[in-house]
This record gives sequence, structure tokens and C-alpha cells, in this order.
Amino acid sequence: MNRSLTINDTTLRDGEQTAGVAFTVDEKCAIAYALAEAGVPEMEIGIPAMGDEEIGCIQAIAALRLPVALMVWGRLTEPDLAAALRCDADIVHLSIPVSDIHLRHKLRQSRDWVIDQVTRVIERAALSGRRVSLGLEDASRADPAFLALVAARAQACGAQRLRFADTLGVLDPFTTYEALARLREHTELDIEIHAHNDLGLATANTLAALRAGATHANTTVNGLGERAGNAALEEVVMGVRHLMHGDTGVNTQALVGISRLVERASGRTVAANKSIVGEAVFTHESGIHIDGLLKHATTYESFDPAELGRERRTVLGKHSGSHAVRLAYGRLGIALDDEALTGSLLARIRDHAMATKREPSPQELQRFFQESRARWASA
Ligand SMILES: CC(=O)SCCNC(=O)CCNC(=O)[C@H](O)C(C)(C)COP(=O)(O)OP(=O)(O)OC[C@H]1O[C@@H](n2cnc3c(N)ncnc32)[C@H](O)[C@@H]1OP(=O)(O)O
Ligand SMILES: O=C(O)CCC(=O)C(=O)O
Repeated sequence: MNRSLTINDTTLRDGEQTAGVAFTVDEKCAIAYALAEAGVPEMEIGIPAMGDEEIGCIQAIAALRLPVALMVWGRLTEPDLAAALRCDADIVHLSIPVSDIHLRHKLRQSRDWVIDQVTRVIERAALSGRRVSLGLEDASRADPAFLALVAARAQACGAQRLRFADTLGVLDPFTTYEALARLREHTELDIEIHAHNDLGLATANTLAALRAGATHANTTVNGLGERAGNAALEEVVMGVRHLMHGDTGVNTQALVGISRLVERASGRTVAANKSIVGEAVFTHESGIHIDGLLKHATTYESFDPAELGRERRTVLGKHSGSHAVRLAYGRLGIALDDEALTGSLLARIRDHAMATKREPSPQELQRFFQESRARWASA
């Protein structure tokens, strides 16, 4: 993949829209700092139309003078534009619904009204000298011919970017590819993909959009965001690297630290099996897997955990095999060269796992060994 690809992280905007989440100014500054230090080139940091307090927070982030482009979000209206222009943001992003469902039921407006708003407000925004991005809310449920019309108008009025929003997460990677490829044919503007995870497809859809010609990907740390969230920064960065052989410029070693920072600030616990950053995603128990890993890491690891500054862990449990048992005892300085003794320990470990639902401690392993050996000796 040689095309340029830019991550625009919206943890501080859509991420904060997660129901119940509210970051303090200090938390927002710390997250912005960590993202910038990791090499995230753009971030969407707030909604000026919310008022003075939000603008103060946006200005506090701007005052950090981070080497990133800062974007603020607003509706495609003159008052929201005016609020956005009170902020030291590099990119003014103004959003308008483009699906008939939203236009009819939410705004009670027509498609012509959309074209008028784009003409009036985008032209005015462009005159401000800021970079201008147009958000196409609910684009995934909009008429593609109308999207092309809006795109042409936005370009003529001086926008640099379109954001294609799958607001309700109703696309799959195939339909995403088709929709983005169609839009790509109709515009020379940059295109940002904003995917939601209602069906668990936000990252897959983001990667599909990038393949279809999107230039920017909107992400959030830990996949925070409205309802089921957005495409996770850590997943998109690693997906681009491993599935598209591309480079987002984001330091993969920083991803876990940022995830923990946002976990604490958001109060949203990251699941143990959350891809890339979950506590247990490099932990193995199954006998066949551990045997394979001992022979060659690529058998059961699609990438090296060291890319994230992480390490593989193996645990003993109900699904262990004899190789794993020998490995665990080897770590305790006990060489198991007797097959029958190993088998007896394996049975003991399985019983323990079923009874306690946890792995045995080193002390318990020592006890199992002594008991099994004593039974063996007296048999
Ligand atoms: C898909 C998304 O994530 S969009 C971003 C959503 N994020 C947020 O809503 C978080 C921040 N929001 C807020 O703080 C408030 O909702 C504000 C300050 C933006 C607006 O507050 P209020 O003026 O009290 O209005 P409220 O939120 O109740 O309703 C939204 C209004 O915006 C209108 N609206 C919504 N989108 C747009 C748009 N793109 N262009 C023009 N008007 C819009 C609605 O029709 C409604 O207007 P109405 O009062 O004339 O019916
Ligand atoms: O900027 C936009 O238009 C998209 C807003 C958004 O968060 C969404 O549609 O899910």
C-alpha cells in the first residue's frame, strides 16, 4: 500500500460521547499528549458549540502545541462554524446528515436544503483559511447519487475532505468497499472513514474503506464511542501493518500504555480478550497450541507480541498437554523425564482447573509433584 494514510483519532470527541464518559481537562490533555507522542498525526478534540467550557478544554489542548493537526466538530450551521472559529484548531469539521431517513425525521429538511447548507457554510468556512472537512452523517444509508452531488458541491466550495460516516454501523466490508470505491470515483477530495461497531465490524469496515481509496481513518482508543463504539485505534494500526503492509506512523509500542490511560480516564474496563490490548490476548493454555509455539512461534501467533512491547504467557489448565506440563515444571527446576509421572501430573492439574477455575500456583505445582512422586514410589 503506497497511498498516504492518516489516522485521525476521535477518542476526545466520539470516544467521549460513550454514554457516561466525561473526561476532565487534565485527562484530555494527557490523552492528547500520549497520542501525539505515539505519532498519531491528527485528532478530533471536541465540539465548540457545546459552549465556553468545551472551548476552554479545546484551547488547553491547543496550548500544548503538539505536533499534530487538531480538528473540532460542529454541525454544518453558521453558529457552529462561528464557535469552531473561536478555537485554535487546524481543521474545522462540519457535519450534515445525508440520508433521507435523517433528513425527513430528524431535521424535516430536503436534499436541496443540504446542498444550500453546503454551499453557504462550507464556502464561509473555507474563507476562514482553516482546512475544512465535511461530515456526511449516516452516509451509509444515503443515496449514492446524492452523495456524489454533495461531494461535488463541497469540493467546489473549498472543502478538502469528506467524512463518510457509517453512523449506525450497518455496513459490512464488502458494502463498505463498494460505497467508498463509488465515492472515490466521484471526488478528488480526501475521504475519511468513520465506522461504528454495532455489528462488530468497525475495524474490518475501516480497512475495507482504506483499500477502496479512503485517505483517513477515524479511530478511538479501545474502540470507545457511541453505543458499541468506533474502530479501535490499536486494531486499525495493527490491521494496516499486518493486512495491508502499510504504515500509519503510529508507534505500536505505545498502544498498550495509551489503552490503559484511556481505560482509567473513561472508566470503561478493557475486556481481557480485547484484541491487541486485552490482558489475555497473548496467553495460551491449550496443549496443542503450546506444543506448536514451543516448536515455532508462528504456529499460533500471527504477530510477535514484542511488536507491542508485550510477552507471551502460558498457563496450565483443563486443556493443557504434556509439553506444557514439562515446560511449567522445567521453569521450577524440575525435569520431568518420566511419561507416566507427567501424565499423572496432567490429570491432577486438570482436576485442579475444574475445581478452582484457575491455574495452579508454583507452590501447588510443587505439592502435586511431591504427592504424585510419593504415590509413584509406593506403587
Ligand atoms: C452522529 C454524531 O455523533 S453527531 C455528534 C453528536 N454529539 C453530540 O450531540 C454531543 C454534543 N451535543 C451537545 O452538546 C448538544 O446536543 C448541542 C450543543 C450540540 C445542541 O444542543 P441543543 O441546542 O440543546 O439541541 P439538542 O441537542 O437537544 O438537539 C439537536 C438540534 O440540532 C439539530 N441538528 C442535529 N444535527 C444537525 C445538523 N447537522 N445540522 C443542523 N442541525 C442539526 C437538531 O435538529 C436539533 O435541532 P432542533 O432543536 O431545531 O430540533
Ligand atoms: O462527522 C460526522 O459527520 C460523523 C459524526 C459521527 O460521529 C457519526 O456519524 O457517527
